[in-house]
Amino acid sequence: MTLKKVSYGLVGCGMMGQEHIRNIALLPGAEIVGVYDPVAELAEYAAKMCGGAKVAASLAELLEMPELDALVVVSPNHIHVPQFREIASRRALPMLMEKPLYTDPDDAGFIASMATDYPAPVWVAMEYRYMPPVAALIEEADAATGGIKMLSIREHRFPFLPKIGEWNRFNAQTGGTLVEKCCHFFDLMRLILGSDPVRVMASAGQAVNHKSETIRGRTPDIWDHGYVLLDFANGARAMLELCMFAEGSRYQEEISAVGPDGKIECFVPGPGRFWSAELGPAPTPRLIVSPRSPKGPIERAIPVDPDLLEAGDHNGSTFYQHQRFNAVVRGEGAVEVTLHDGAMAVAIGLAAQRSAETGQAVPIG
Ligand SMILES: NC(=O)C1=CN([C@@H]2O[C@H](COP(=O)(O)OP(=O)(O)OC[C@H]3O[C@@H](n4cnc5c(N)ncnc54)[C@H](OP(=O)(O)O)[C@@H]3O)[C@@H](O)[C@H]2O)C=CC1
Ligand SMILES: O=C1CO[C@H](CO)[C@@H](O)[C@@H]1O
Repeated sequence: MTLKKVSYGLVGCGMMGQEHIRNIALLPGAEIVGVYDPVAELAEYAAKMCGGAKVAASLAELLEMPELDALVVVSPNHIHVPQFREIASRRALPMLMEKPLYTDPDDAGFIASMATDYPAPVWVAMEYRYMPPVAALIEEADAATGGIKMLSIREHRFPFLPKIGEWNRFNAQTGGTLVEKCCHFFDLMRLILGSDPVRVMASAGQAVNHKSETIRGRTPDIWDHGYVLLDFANGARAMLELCMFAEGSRYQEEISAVGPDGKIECFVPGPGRFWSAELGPAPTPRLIVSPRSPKGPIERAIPVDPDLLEAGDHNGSTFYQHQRFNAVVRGEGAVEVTLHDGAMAVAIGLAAQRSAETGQAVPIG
């Protein structure tokens, strides 16, 4: 029996919106039937990518399309909450909402209210959980470590990319780098440790990137590097190291977890399109398990399906996220990255921003 396709409306047709289009196209039970973006040419282009979706002139017009089963919201960060409010008041469809869920601390209450009052499933798009090497580390971490005591995530990557309107150059629009970029890693820490942080300390700032740019008369204030230390309720300690002027690195993310029995690490390459062809094939993700006794690290390659690599910048994870969200819309699965998860990742990022600004440790909760 052929299942009816889930019909999506796409809000925001920029870089990540197009990654969603390519990944939804790989799912047999899915099609994008309507798109909206304030830049009409971008919306037209995206509609063609979708094989002839309708272009709506506004979010309100998109929400009037009777055939919609679900929404994918991929607008810039500071637009997520206003659009969430409009969607909740007009037509509360199942929704995959891009990270970060909110950027202004004053909106935390609205998001908490939606967790109880929004009548349809909402999945927050923090897909790093589904990168195959990260998923393997999550799966094997307890057995390899005997219970994680120390967790470290390092991201060494390329600077923020240019955007139409350069919305990503200012903290006020992104929530700050430790929210915008690092919500993914705070989400991973909570998931891997099965615990929430109680205290956050950070040192971060803008050292290298975007300093010579002028946008609407202002120099960007977005941070490009930092360290964040976190104490978790279960006694584990975690650390994040972010550097956004390190695109020469072989691997973009390196995660290590250590416990009384041993260590597990994973090494995750950045987007293949940024790997120089002169260097040969892009690196393959790796997982290394290093027991204390008997000693002897065991290393495995964790390759990612080439078609999924082609479809995005995130090691296939956007596809796996859509597979699961599609099942939720069909009533065949549960939301795995909830509004509470999305809100916690932002709250930790905002606390880290505050800690770096004030030089003080910031309690959570
Ligand atoms: N999960 C992940 O790994 C990733 C998530 N993202 C997230 O995706 C979102 C979009 O980022 P990205 O695609 O890189 O940004 P882009 O700037 O490339 O795309 C955003 C698009 O949204 C449009 N837009 C602006 N205002 C609205 C509105 N009111 N309604 C609908 N669309 C609007 C923009 O148009 P205009 O030019 O007019 O502003 C632009 O075309 C962000 O929240 C970002 O954090 C991004 C990359 C990876
Ligand atoms: O969340 C994100 C993850 O990856 C992107 C680049 O590939 C980021 O810049 C983005 O904001």
